[in-house]
Amino acid sequence: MSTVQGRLRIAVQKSGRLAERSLDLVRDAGLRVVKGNNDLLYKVENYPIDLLRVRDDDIPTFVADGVCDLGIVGENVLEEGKNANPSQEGANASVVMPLGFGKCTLKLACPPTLDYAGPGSLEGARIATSYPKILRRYLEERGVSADIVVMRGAVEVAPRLKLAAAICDLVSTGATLEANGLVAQETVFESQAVLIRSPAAPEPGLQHLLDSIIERMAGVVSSQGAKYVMLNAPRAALDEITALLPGAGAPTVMPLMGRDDAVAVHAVCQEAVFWETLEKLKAAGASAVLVLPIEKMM
Ligand SMILES: Nc1ncnc2c1ncn2[C@@H]1O[C@H](COP(=O)(O)OP(=O)(O)OP(=O)(O)O)[C@@H](O)[C@H]1O
Ligand SMILES: O=P(O)(O)OC[C@H]1O[C@H](OP(=O)(O)OP(=O)(O)O)[C@H](O)[C@@H]1O
Ligand SMILES: [Mg+2]
Repeated sequence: MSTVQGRLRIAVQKSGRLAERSLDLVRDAGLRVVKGNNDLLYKVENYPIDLLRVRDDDIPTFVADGVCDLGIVGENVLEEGKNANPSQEGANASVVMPLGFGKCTLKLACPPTLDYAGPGSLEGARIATSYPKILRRYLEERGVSADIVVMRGAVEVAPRLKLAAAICDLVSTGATLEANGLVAQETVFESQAVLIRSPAAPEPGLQHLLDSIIERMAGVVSSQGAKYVMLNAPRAALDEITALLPGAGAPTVMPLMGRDDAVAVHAVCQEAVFWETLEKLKAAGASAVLVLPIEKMM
């Protein structure tokens, strides 16, 4: 049984990089979250759902074991926690979909003084990381044997303290590497937050709710960055203008009252609409261009 007392459970990071965006996603999917006295468990008032707020490292296990039906976690943490042999050690949680936030890259980095010419340069070296499994696999695949030192945090200081010759840690802007005088050398793993689900079935009667929450979250994710674009276009430039609309399917084209030479074009653009695109649309003859946010999409 995956839940007690007929409720679904969703595991989210309690505090940290993913906490706020995870809660936003849950709310955008229509769940009204109530922060009660219990810091570990937030209740959803309009559905039989609880949010379990935990350390991100624990999320894959909670979901794999059926303690939670769904979870939101970084792919890096999921990958690091995976059972190498799930048939013997219990099934892993499975990825439902990427969520488009928490994007970062696990990178190998070293001080510029290390004469780096590919992963082979790390043969026999000490490498500090919080992701020993992912790193070991990466090195093994390249036939490199190195000494992996596991650090929970502040991995970037290891070379300065002479604890390690290189590090393997998460990078997004690169500011932390730069501040520590390190140079990124290799991409080991690309990550973002993902929705994961349990291999165990939910409590009887809750499958439909589970499916509906997943579908709503998919709607929220796919509408992120999507825009509704309305503009007027000269008929002669219609093909050129519709080709400029990013990620738009077949747009709606409507007549304009009293104008035979121009039409109104409405389109859902699945990709971000940048100022550069608007400038190109204008240059192609578009006028009265409006870009509107899309709240929900299914
Ligand atoms: N610089 C970053 N930019 C974007 N996403 C990041 C960055 N650093 C980490 N992440 C993503 O956010 C997740 C959570 O990062 P955070 O630093 O909050 O983890 P933590 O310190 O292990 O938290 P916890 O207390 O829950 O164990 C990471 O596993 C990764 O997927
Ligand atoms: O490339 P940057 O934008 O500088 O980001 C990279 C840093 O972000 C993460 O740590 P975080 O700030 O989440 O703190 P933590 O080490 O305490 O988890 C990661 O471990 C790096 O240290
Ligand atoms: Mg953690």
